[in-house]
Amino acid sequence: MAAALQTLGGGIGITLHWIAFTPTIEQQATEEQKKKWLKLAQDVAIVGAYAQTEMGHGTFVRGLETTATYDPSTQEFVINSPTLTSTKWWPGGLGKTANHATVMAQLYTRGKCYGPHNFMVQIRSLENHQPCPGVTLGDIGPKMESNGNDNGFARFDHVRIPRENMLMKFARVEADGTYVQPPSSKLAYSNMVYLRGTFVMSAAQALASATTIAVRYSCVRRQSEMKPGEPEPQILEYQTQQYKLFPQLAAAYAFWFASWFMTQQHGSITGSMEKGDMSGLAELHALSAGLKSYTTAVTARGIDVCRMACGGHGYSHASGLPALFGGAAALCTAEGENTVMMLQTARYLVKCFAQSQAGKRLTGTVAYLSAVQPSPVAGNRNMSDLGTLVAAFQHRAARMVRHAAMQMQGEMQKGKAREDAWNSCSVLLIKAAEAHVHSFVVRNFAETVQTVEVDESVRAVLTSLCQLYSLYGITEHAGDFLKDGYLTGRDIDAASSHLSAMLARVRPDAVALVDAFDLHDKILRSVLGRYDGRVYEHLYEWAKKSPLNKSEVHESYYKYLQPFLKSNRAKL
Ligand SMILES: CCCCCCCCCCCCCCCCCCCCCCCCCCCC(=O)SCCNC(=O)CCNC(=O)[C@H](O)C(C)(C)COP(=O)(O)OP(=O)(O)OC[C@H]1O[C@@H](n2cnc3c(N)ncnc32)[C@H](O)[C@@H]1OP(=O)(O)O
Ligand SMILES: Cc1cc2nc3c(=O)[nH]c(=O)nc-3n(C[C@H](O)[C@H](O)[C@H](O)COP(=O)(O)OP(=O)(O)OC[C@H]3O[C@@H](n4cnc5c(N)ncnc54)[C@H](O)[C@@H]3O)c2cc1C
Repeated sequence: MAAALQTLGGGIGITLHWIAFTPTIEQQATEEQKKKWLKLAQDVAIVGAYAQTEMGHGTFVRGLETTATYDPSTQEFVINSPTLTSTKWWPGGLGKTANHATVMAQLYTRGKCYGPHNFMVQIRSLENHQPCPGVTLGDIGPKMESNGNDNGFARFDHVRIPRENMLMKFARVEADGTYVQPPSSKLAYSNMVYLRGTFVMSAAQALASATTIAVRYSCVRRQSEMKPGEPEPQILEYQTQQYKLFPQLAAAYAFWFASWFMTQQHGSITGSMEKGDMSGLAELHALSAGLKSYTTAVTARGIDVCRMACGGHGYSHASGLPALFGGAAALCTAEGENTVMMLQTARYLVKCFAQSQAGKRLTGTVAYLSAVQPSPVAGNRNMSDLGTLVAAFQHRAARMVRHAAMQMQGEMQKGKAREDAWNSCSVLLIKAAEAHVHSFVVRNFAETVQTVEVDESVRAVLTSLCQLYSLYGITEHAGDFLKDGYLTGRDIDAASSHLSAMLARVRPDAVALVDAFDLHDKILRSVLGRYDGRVYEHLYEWAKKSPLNKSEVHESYYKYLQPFLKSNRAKL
């Protein structure tokens, strides 16, 4: 992802060529079609955009309005934007960079609509980069961040493409217009599942970047007096600074390990799907949607905590933190808006809960739902034991899933339609799904630190980091654990004191833990996070390069300030 994020320079960007357009060809094209387009894309002999979202629809893919109508007389699809809201809107690179796009459109053949499918459309000339006939293109204008990328718009006025430009790995349209069903209608969405999985890695990278900047700066920055008359301490000596930064540092590692699991799961399940076994698709969708939502939301919040922990210089673009925050904020919306994605995970959990109620033994990431005892067994727990902490998170998640599902069943028993019952319980469902993903991240973190092949001294540090992450989650969500008495007030107090001990335990290794991310200054792009720690000299050099400092007296003085001052003085 980091390599893909490189743009070719202001105003044009090929991020989405790498992370969405090319993978769509890999995942949705037939072998014949791959021969035609994949190498061109991999060699950047063509540049592509992934054009799915429209001005009027991003989340609700089945509501997309762009049409692809098959004309058997010419064996072509006619791509059309029938309304203003059907204008493709947001795709990265669509405005000025891409000369091709995979366009998601409602497929019509023989007068019937078969839902959204992907089509390869050339949008600009390979000779002079002018838009192709019938295609209107442009940039959507400045955004919160990532303005190096030309997120664009596209309209299609009855643009004709050959039948062979429909990506036909799963569904097909024969020459006579016959539609051939795919093994699952959701296979057209499989590239979104893949991309959501990569967002977990991007979240880990973004949080790793932010914690590297903030931890290093917190060792350079000295401020205030811990004891009267003593030298100003490094701000990382303050427990409050450790409480801000170390849980984010732990989350970066937790999400990094979760992305390993996601990548492995995606590979194995898509491998089985290639052999026709679709059984893993539902869990893969639920896990990728939930992890994408959870990790990007925690990351965006965590980067802002890091920014605030760096004081005024954190607010400067010199820190690199505002840009990171803007990028991470994008990850919360793009590739499936976070709320909608977490609801997808909730939908899967409710389904699994019903199956376990009917006696089915659950497996995979939801196995704990059938294993966890509904009645809590209170008692003094060893809150520094990873097994105890994992069990607590699984109990919390199982209780919340059960509560949300039973609440929904209750609404339906009162006569509400399923959809209305769903909507009136959706806040509970979201919280239950978040608890589920949180418990997965904790369990996966604990299993990884116990099994990863590292030196025992490194394992000890990673174990402390995992304890810190888990104890922070329990103290931040104490109510969820206290609700049914599974944890007692005494347990929560023990968790808080262990957390304080873990902050002190991690402190000596904090710089080593961020250096381990091995983020070059060129990638970090932060004066505060420089490997050499020479912050102040480079902050001054950075400021001097500000465009405003090109002249001693800025032209705005002569245009606005001078006349304004003069007229005010004249009134004295
Ligand atoms: C830690 C170490 C670090 C080391 C460091 C190394 C280097 C560091 C480098 C540092 C660099 C720093 C990094 C910075 C990062 C920040 C930078 C970011 C920059 C910004 C870039 C942004 C990129 C943008 C890319 C985004 C591209 C896009 O957005 S493309 C468009 C995406 N759009 C969507 O996702 C649409 C979402 N909507 C949908 O998917 C669907 O509409 C829906 C799922 C919501 C609903 O679908 P539908 O209505 O059809 O289904 P529904 O009725 O809900 O359910 C029916 C059943 O179908 C099942 N289902 C649904 N979807 C799927 C699916 N995909 N797969 C399988 N099944 C599915 C569903 O479960 C239902 O099943 P049942 O319950 O069984 O019925
Ligand atoms: C930086 C960036 C890059 C992007 N790149 C691309 C790209 O390359 N290609 C592409 O096709 N798209 C791209 N997108 C578009 C992106 O995929 C959509 O913005 C995203 O899917 C959200 O859809 P939306 O904008 O329609 O939001 P909406 O769905 O309209 O969200 C608005 C609100 O409605 C709520 N909501 C919607 N549906 C429900 C529901 N069922 N239940 C509860 N609440 C609901 C949401 O939670 C949210 O709070 C990009 C977006 C960004 C920000």
